[in-house]
Amino acid sequence: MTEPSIPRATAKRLPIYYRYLNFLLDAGKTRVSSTELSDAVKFDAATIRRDFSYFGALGKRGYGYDVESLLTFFAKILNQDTLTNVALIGLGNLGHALLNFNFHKNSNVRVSAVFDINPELINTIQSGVPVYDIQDLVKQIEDQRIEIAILTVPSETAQKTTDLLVQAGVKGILNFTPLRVTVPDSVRVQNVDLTNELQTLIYFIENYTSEGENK
Ligand SMILES: NC(=O)c1ccc[n+]([C@@H]2O[C@H](COP(=O)([O-])OP(=O)(O)OC[C@H]3O[C@@H](n4cnc5c(N)ncnc54)[C@H](O)[C@@H]3O)[C@@H](O)[C@H]2O)c1
Repeated sequence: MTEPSIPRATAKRLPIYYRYLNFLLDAGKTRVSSTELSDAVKFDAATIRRDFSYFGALGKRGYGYDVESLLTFFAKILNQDTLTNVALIGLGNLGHALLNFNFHKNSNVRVSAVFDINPELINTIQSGVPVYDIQDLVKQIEDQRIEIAILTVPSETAQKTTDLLVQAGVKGILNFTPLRVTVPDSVRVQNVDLTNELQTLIYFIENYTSEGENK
């Protein structure tokens, strides 16, 4: 978990920094400047320096940032040392694509349980992960101590499924359905909408030539 005092926008950039720093480490680089980082991750250098300043003075003038200590530091904040098991609810087109996507490459996340209503899928192993009957969701999630779920069911069943997840005690839901589900304050929902993302991209391309610069 990140410290509550870190701005949300900064917290969202952390995994991007983390991925790139891992790449640098693999490439044998020991230090990096905010300008180099800026070129790679496409946030301006001032934003990067400000983000890093939330965690104390990590960089040295004329030297930049030490890649390994940054990584150790971010790994701790991002909880990269512990493996997070995630449940996937709804193994249709999108569910299959996400399951086949290799989360654990350079990451601490893996889908460890899948739930569906389709009798042809229930009690099978898909991409190495067991598929359970949705009716067993509460028990399985409690037994396996899963705290995060990815929701890829049809929107008509999204709220009903969310209620089950809340009952099972999950703390976070990555919601791919178009429905804005209702949850208690103790549960965090992150909505993912590829159409929105694409429209935002188109908007920026049409309205800005480069970052911060109007046409
Ligand atoms: N966010 C995005 O960008 C994005 C992109 C594509 C699809 N979607 C949304 O993702 C969801 C899934 O899309 P899809 O194309 O994979 O649909 P799909 O019909 O291929 O798959 C849905 C799966 O959910 C299962 N299911 C149905 N009711 C269930 C229940 N009560 N409990 C558990 N499983 C249940 C079905 O058996 C099926 O396997 C939809 O809500 C869709 O609108 C979002």
